[in-house]
Amino acid sequence: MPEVEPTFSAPPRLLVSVRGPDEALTALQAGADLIDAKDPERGALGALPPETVRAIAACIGDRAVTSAVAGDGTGTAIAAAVAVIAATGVDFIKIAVGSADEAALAQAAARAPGRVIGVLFAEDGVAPDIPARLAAAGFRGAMIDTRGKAGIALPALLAAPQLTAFVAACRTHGLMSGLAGSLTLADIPALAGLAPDYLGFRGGLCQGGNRRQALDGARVAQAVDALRTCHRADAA
Ligand SMILES: O=C[C@H](O)COP(=O)(O)O
Repeated sequence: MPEVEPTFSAPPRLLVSVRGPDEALTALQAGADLIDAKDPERGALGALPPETVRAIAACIGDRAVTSAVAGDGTGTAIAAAVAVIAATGVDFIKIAVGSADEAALAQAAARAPGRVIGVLFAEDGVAPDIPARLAAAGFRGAMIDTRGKAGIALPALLAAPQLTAFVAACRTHGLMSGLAGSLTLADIPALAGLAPDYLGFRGGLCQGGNRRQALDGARVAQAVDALRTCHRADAA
């Protein structure tokens, strides 16, 4: 597994969600730090078939960090969904934690120790204690995303102080943190300043800004450059 430990002086890393090996290679070649397997045809947190996730993990190897979505937390138990995706060999497994209780969280984390990322939807609000609860259950990280994908981006749903508090709480409890949700290149300067470990994108880096269209390698490269530019400016 490539270097993934959060180094809080580093700029946020770029997570790009892809739907297959071709897009995974496009994101890798454009400089993405984390390749995230997700099915944009199945809502905000749709899981790809395990064999597709396995193919993405195989084509990336250790050239980048990999993750895959296990599901939106509804229907089957989250632990079972985590186990299926954990077996594909990706580095991290993302699962919506919704209203899961401590027992369900611990069972999910135990299916892939040190590899499970809890996803929260901005529309539901972010309880101040959720990072502590996820850390206590054995999660590796936490990410805020948006359930709706009709163009209302994360900053329109949660104010900077709320996002800052979430990132700080993740850091306090040793969790990697991520912010995502219909983000565009224009969101990078403000969100990078909140110092999450990852900023997650799909739609804003696809052709026409449509997450169900193909990933655009040039836009991915622009996001990589924007993140690095923010870091250089902060360091100056
Ligand atoms: O995890 C990443 C986000 O879900 C990316 O999707 P989006 O930019 O289309 O909202």
